[in-house]
Amino acid sequence: MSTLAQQQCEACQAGAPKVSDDELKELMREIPDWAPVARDGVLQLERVYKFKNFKQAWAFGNKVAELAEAEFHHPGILMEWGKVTVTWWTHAIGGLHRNDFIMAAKTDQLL
Ligand SMILES: C[C@H](O)[C@H](O)[C@H]1CNC2=NC(N)=NC(=O)C2=N1
Repeated sequence: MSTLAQQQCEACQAGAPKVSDDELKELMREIPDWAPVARDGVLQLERVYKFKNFKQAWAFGNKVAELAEAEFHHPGILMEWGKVTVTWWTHAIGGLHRNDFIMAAKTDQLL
């Protein structure tokens, strides 16, 4: 079985299944530095990456943006001095799809 980071996102549209509670637990084991957070009832994956300054944070944020465009699956990216907060969820289903875990794992590989 390939790791999450080696997998590709599948085309996802409204009506696609959200991950179940059991799948969530299983998938979270592969991305231990991420946390599931609920915002306005929408479950998301979030990680804060720390950097020495804004320039390094900015460069990482840009890499995440390029990854998102390449996979056509887009996160929230908050760039601050020394920090980048990345948040993955699937807008079309208002929650977490397997794609979000794949993208979180791919994000970690950008470091
Ligand atoms: C039209 C729609 O926005 C696109 O199909 C894509 C773009 N990127 C996306 N990114 C995320 N995270 N969720 C989506 O549902 C999504 N949809």
